[in-house]
Amino acid sequence: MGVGEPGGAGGAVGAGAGGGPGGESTVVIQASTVSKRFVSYRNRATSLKERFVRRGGPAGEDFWALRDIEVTIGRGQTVGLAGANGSGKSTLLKVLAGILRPSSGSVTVHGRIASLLELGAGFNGELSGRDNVYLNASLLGLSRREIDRLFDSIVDFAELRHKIDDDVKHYSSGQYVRLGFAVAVHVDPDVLLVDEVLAVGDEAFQRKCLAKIAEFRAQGRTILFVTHSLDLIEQMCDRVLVLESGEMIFDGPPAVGTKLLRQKLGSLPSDGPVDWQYATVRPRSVGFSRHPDGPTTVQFDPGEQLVVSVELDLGEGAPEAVYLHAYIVGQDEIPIWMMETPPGGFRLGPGRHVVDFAVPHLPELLGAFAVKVHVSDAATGVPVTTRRFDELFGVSGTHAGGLLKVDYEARLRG
Ligand SMILES: Nc1ncnc2c1ncn2[C@@H]1O[C@H](COP(=O)(O)OP(=O)(O)OP(=O)(O)O)[C@@H](O)[C@H]1O
Repeated sequence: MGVGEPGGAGGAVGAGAGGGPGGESTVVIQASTVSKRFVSYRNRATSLKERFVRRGGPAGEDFWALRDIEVTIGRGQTVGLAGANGSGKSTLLKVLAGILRPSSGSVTVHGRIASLLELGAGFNGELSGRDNVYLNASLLGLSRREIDRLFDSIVDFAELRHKIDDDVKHYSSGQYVRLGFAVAVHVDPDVLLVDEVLAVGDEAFQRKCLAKIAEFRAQGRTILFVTHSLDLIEQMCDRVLVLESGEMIFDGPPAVGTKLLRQKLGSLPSDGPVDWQYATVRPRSVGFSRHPDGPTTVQFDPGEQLVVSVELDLGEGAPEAVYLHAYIVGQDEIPIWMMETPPGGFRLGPGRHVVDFAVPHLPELLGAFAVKVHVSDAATGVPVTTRRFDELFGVSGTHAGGLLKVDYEARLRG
């Protein structure tokens, strides 16, 4: 076990946001404690008699398709989203695309996002292919003039010139996907979200799509795609997120994540514990105290020292130096302040480490607070993982009608 020493005795108490590697400018998608609940009507009454007997009973059961998803995606990353059928991949993509609202949590996207989600999403079957190109591209933020300029290229990419004036409802599923993909890649997106729709296209079109994705990747755009092809994830992705029953069980290198999923799906023998054990960096726990070696404390007074200790597990393949942001968040996840490691991060080898953030004098503050930790590769700024801990600490400042007590004067002018 090693102890990551923050710079100087006082600890890494940073000021200002996003100053170092891994700062805000590299983040294009940020999902915080995202959950999505559906109402499941599995036991819905099917006959009039049943409906009568069940009258007044629950209308449906809550079903969590996503639970507490924390993910930070950096600019230029190609991320695969994998998991068994029904694990929540499409739901997550729709929430990130803004098509579904999360039941709780928040999603922030920086830049233009183009999505190619399930068949049927985005196109109006009663309109022609031509009208749908205009409709779709304008929804993605293009002006009519821009669409006029791109129109031929979109139609050529889709290879649908002979069908472009037919109603989309008469398209085959492959033709539909061709047009959708052609529009999505022509709107100059910063972020491209692609569901497992490529499988619908024929082999030639799949090759064309994959070449386009590779081109986007080379241009440093961000791509998030759902696929059941674990080989494709290994070939194309920098990172894989694995979902299981709505929870993210892995976020890390493709070779490791796909191995985990193959074990889960039974196509590889399991050789030991799975899940987070495989993640290269896992924020494991957080603790609060008045001194780095002091006992755990949960209640503080203003003016006292607060030490936030973040325990991290690093596996093989973890970045050579890791950079941490620790956000102290209040009610409704409002960030109160942020602390970060010194520029260059900490060099930590495989094993368990503790990073202490020491706040020498707590401000006059009132309430209960939690900690959210982002870890990124200090060399590249690429986000590695994020975790929001449930543990709380309290600060019993004077109640001044708000979170903070500040000095002020009330004066009448004139
Ligand atoms: N609108 C909805 N209402 C109720 N349940 C839903 C809805 N959409 C999805 N679900 C359920 O949420 C769960 C996750 O679905 P989702 O489509 O995200 O899974 P997936 O991982 O993409 O699956 P697949 O690999 O089969 O495409 C499933 O159990 C699904 O039945």
